Amino acid sequence: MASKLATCFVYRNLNQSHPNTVVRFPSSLSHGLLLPASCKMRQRSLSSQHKKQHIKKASHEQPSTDGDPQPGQDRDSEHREPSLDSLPNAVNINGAEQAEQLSGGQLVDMLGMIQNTEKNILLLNQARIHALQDLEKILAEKEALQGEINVLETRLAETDARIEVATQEKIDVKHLEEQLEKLRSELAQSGNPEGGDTELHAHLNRFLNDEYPPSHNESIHSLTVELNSLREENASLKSAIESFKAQLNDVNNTSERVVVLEKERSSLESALKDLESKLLESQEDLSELSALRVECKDLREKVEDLQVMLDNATKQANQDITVLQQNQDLRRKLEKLEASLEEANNYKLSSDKLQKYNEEMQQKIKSLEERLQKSDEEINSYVQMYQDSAKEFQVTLSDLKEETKKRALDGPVEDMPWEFWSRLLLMIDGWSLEKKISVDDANLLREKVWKRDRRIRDTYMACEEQSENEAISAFLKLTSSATSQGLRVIHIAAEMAPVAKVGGLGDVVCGLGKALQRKGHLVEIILPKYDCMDYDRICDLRALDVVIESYFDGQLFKNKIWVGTVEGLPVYFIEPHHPHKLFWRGTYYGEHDDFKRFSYFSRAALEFLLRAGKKPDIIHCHDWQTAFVAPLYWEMYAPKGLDSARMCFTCHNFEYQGIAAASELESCGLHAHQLNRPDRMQDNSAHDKVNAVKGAVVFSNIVTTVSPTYAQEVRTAEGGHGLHSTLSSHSKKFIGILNGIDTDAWDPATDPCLEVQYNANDLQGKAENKAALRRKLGLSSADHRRPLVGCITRLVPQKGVHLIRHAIYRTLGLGGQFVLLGSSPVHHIQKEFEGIAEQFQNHDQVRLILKYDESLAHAIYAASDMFIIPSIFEPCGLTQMISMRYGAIPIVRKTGGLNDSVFDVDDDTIPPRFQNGFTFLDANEQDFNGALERAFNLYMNNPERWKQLVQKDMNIDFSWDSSAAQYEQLYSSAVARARARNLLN
Ligand SMILES: Nc1ncnc2c1ncn2[C@@H]1O[C@H](COP(=O)(O)OP(=O)(O)O)[C@@H](O)[C@H]1O
Repeated sequence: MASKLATCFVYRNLNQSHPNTVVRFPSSLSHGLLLPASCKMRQRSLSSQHKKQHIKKASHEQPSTDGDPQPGQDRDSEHREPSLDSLPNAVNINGAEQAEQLSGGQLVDMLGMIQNTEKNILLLNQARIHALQDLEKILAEKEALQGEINVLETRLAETDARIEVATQEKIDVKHLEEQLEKLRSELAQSGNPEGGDTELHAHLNRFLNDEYPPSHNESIHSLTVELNSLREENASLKSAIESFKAQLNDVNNTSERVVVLEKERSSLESALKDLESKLLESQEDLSELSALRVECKDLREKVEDLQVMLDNATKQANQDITVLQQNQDLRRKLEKLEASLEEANNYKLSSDKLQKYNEEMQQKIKSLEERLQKSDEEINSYVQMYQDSAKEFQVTLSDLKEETKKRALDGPVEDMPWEFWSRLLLMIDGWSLEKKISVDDANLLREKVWKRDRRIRDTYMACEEQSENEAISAFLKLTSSATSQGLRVIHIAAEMAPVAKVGGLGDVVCGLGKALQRKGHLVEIILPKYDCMDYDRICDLRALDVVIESYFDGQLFKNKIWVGTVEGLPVYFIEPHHPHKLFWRGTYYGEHDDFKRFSYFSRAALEFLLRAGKKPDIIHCHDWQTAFVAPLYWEMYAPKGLDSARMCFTCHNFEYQGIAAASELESCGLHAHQLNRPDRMQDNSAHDKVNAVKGAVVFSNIVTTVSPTYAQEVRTAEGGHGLHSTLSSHSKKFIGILNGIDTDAWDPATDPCLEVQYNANDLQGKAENKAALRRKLGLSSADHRRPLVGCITRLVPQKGVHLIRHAIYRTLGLGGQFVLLGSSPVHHIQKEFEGIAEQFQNHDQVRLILKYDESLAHAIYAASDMFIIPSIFEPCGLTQMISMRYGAIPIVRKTGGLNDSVFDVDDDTIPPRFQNGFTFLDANEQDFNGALERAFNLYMNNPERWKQLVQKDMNIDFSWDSSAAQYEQLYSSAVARARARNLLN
């Protein structure tokens, strides 16, 4: 279109033939003709002059002989007749005459020019024709457009007219409505419309017929109908909205009620959990105390007898005191009577009656005096007796105390319970932190405690009755010399069984700590003070009169330090005074700010060690939550003087690594720009993130994981969760040590959670526990030989949840019973298992209990014949060891620690004495079925061999002793290396 218009513009100018207009031709026609018209004309006149001169000149000069062709010259043109118009003026004036004067060559030139000019004129004519044709086309298009515009204008006029009519109609309707209203009111005034006001009716009819022609009436009617329907629709919409609103309100109310009920339910559950754990604890205490009870029985009986006597005497004394008071009242009355008698005598009453009365009164007074005397004597004898028995009680009590003290002092110092030493240690730490003794004295005293020095024990016994100041000075006398071969080990962890346990980590911290303590090392634990801990399992919990300030997010926060003993180990609990209530969340993990919570705790723990002046040989931290301790120690606290320690880091599961944006590291004071490097803490996959576990691997002197096979697996790309390269480059300090179990806590011969205690030589108790669990869970007891398959686990993908689910159905298919105890932090897995639990809630052979329940776990281990652990990967696993100790044969996938502790009964390559369970290789249903079916076969068809297997498993030593010895070895050589280096320096 634009090119068309441009062409059109050019041609129009061409038609006007303005002398200065640029004449632009279509490219095909423009050869050599793009000249302004004036130029052309000038050129033309110039060329005529030139030609004139040329002609004049030619008359004097010789004609050219070379005859080179001029541009545009054509041989044919020689024969063409030049048109008269196209000839130059000079040539036209007197052609015949001048032609005679022109030479032949000049004529040919002239003719060529004329021909060229003719050609140009032809081309110009052609262009003009084209231009005219285009103009025609444009005009036709213009006409068509005009036609369209006309049509549109007509339509517009019609629409305007219609709008006018409609407006007029609207005005008419309004006018009519007014008239109608007027008529109606007239009609109403006339009183009886049917009564025959004929004139008015006629008027009305006329009006209606004249003013409301039928078409109008119809349109008004249809409008009214439409309006009504719209109104109805509107009303119904309104009512629908109202009802929706009401429903919405109901829904809101219901969800509020659901939230309230949910809260009630969770508070009831936690109360129930508390009660259960208290019950459990009291049961355990009962068994622990039973030995002490026997010893104290005699003492208690004596004390009780004395107490009874004392009670009786007190009761009697109380009664006597009442009688004494009564007697005093009587005496007062008597005195009054005597006074009145005297008065009467004064008045010299002489009547007989009065005399008689007097005599009677005298007698009464006498008998009262006698009674009074008697009761006084009785009371005195009781008081005497009471005083005697109280004296006797005091004597016996002090005798007993003396005897106990003497027995304790005489007994071997090793017999003192761990509880005693830990309490002593915490007392010394308290004095040191409260600045009552110097840090050096505290260290010396601590060493004595840790060596279980007899003198410190005796001093403590001797000072029991004394004031704190006297005790402190007695203790300070002991600080003469002290050396020790044992190590000072401090564990910093997020869990410790049984007070704060989520999984195996808690068991390890407690079990390893106790085993190292037994080996003569000074072991201390630092934990966060969670609100949801089992406080009943902490002995002598108290807050120290000291506040430790630690840095976080650019400021200092106060921390309260609590001390107490757990399973005989001294534990420090750090309670941060932080506005985000870091450990006051009703849960251990899974909070959105876990990275912050635990990096805070790691820093506060080191701050506490520094302020307390501790000089540990080993600081042992566990998992990502306390992995920050290693870089913090070497980057910050060793330079501050807390430099006696070697750092040990144990990773219990490489799946959890504590990964966060590098900037988050700054909160605890570590410098992101220094540590977000490939050889420091930078995550191996995301380079803008830091990895706490990687940091601990890099910054620790010893790095361990919880089984040798897992240590191999995590060094491969498949098993390393991204850290395989880091572990490989630090392989010299990396080792796998198989965990042990706490054989005191997990002992079927003493377990207070069991219905009946039993051991490998008496398996009747195991059968009774099976029957008891069936009763408790409402499972069928019809066939006591039906095998019971147990499973206790966190329900997370790592544990092979698809195989656990499959195992339920396969066990049923094989004729067994299945019990699962577990819960899941993964919402969809929890939901899925809740569905299965519901499906089997009244089933005779299957029960799923989806919660954490320590005592039920004990009961299930004892009741189970088989125990499944189909893990995809398993760093160590404790449940296979616990189940074996309770005589439940493990069926496990060969991975990690399971591969290091369970050996297949049908594997000929394994010496028979080590064969203890059933294993399978691949995490699929077929392989699992194979192992489960082999176990069922043996159980059903060879009960004697099964029994031998149960007895063998129960006798395997899974205690911490050998594992703790390996840790001891690692610690000692790290410390020795450090000392040697210090000597060299
Ligand atoms: N629902 C539960 N109730 C009670 N104890 C449980 C429950 N789930 C797991 N446990 C206990 O937690 C510990 C699991 O340790 P482990 O086998 O190392 O697995 P992980 O540490 O990966 O959870 C065992 O002591 C086991 O008895």
